[in-house]
Amino acid sequence: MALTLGVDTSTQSCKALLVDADDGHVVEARQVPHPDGTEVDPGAWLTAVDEATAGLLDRADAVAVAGQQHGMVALDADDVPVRDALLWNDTRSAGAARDLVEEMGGPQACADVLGSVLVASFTSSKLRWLRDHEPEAAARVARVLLPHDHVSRHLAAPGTEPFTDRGDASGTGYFSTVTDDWRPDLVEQALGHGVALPRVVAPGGVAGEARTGAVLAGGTGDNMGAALGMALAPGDVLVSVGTSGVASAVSATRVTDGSGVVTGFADATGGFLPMVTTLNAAGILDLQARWLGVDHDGLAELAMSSSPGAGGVTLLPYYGGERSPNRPDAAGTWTGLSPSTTRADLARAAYEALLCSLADAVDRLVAATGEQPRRVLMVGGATRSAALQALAPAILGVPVTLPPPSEYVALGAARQAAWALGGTAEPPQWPAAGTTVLEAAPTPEVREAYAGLRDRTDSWTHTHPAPEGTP
Ligand SMILES: Nc1ncnc2c1ncn2[C@@H]1O[C@H](COP(=O)(O)OP(=O)(O)O)[C@@H](O)[C@H]1O
Ligand SMILES: O=C(CO)[C@@H](O)[C@H](O)COP(=O)(O)O
Repeated sequence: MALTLGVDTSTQSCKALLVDADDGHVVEARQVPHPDGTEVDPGAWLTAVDEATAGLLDRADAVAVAGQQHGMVALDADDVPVRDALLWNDTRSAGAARDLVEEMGGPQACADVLGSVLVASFTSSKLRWLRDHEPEAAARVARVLLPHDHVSRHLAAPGTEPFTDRGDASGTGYFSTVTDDWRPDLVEQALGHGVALPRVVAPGGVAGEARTGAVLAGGTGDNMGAALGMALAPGDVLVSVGTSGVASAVSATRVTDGSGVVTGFADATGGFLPMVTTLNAAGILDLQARWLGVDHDGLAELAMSSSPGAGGVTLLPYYGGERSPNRPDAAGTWTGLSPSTTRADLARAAYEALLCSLADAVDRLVAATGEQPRRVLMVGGATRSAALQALAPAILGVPVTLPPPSEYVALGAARQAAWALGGTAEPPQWPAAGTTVLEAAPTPEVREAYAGLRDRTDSWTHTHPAPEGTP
């Protein structure tokens, strides 16, 4: 039996799955936490991956790493980080993103080249921020990697040149989805000087050897990994509820949304992965549970004892600033609080806010791609919540397909590794796991209250106007 190892170096933790390459059956699973925060010493990810893969890497015939997108790992000439990595959810680079978009000729011109309009999350925005705010560190940058590139390189045989794939590369802001290649001029424009960029491994290709001699695949961004792990097909919309909230779909054609809401990333198979991403997702529930002094099960119980509309309480959950809509300086806003508000209402409002924000993401994705979803699937850490499962179909207004609990990003990485190991034209077909379909009567009034608050506090996107007819 050949075994492949899939790693997800994600925002909150490193997950590793050792998988049977023939059928995708999970043999062993591990998870090691990452440090909190939106800037992190990238060395912490290497310590975590060593712990997560100890005793698994030596058993694997092939390995691949998927990881949180966009993070800036800026290395000097000795390959030492010039500063902590700035992560996808760090909004200090919002002004830098606006400057770069303007220099590229505006939002649509930017999307036409990159597939996406730059926002704070993108690597190039972070490089521009570094140039403007930490010029001494910026001057020392000789190489820029993404989180998954940095972790892949750590697992590689000594001397392996850094590598990446088109999926994760398409979230940097200096990779063109037109030419499917780097635009070194754009990294130079952002940082003020040129840098070494990792080679781009083709979909299904072999990047080299791991330090154990196993086949090493190119890896990819976590959302591209989830699409592979779920074997996402045309007509599927995947909603992921992790640190970020994501609505994504596979597409054979490039998406170039000049409103900036839908990012037209490349995927890990040679196609595209249009996506809408929110900065605030599972963390909304973490914070609410902390405030109410309960654990996640307690929060779910409280929420289910309130009623739709949370007794008139509405939350706009943009605690960490927001990306969809693009409000990097926003904060959370509560309305409708009264002497009759209960703890149950507060818990309910948090779930409703999270799901309304995800419903907005799905709507915007559907509006931009023009494709009505055949199925909406839901994955990510917060889907373990019984309340999220119960309320999702009511607020999204459609049945929601729930796959069995697993780490689908790491599974996607394992599938990519099996693909590289097999040397086939297409990824291996693994039997689909049984799913549960969640259904509930729609509660459109909850979304109306949320939309009212969202639109009262600002327009949908204040830098890039929304296309007509979208919410
Ligand atoms: N039962 C639960 N209810 C709500 N949230 C949960 C539950 N279990 C885990 N989570 C949350 O899921 C999040 C982690 O999800 P995950 O998809 O692993 O994130 P990431 O990939 O971004 O690191 C954490 O914020 C965690 O608190
Ligand atoms: O920025 C994006 C996508 O553009 C995020 O989706 C990151 O890729 C982080 O993902 P999670 O850690 O939430 O899985």
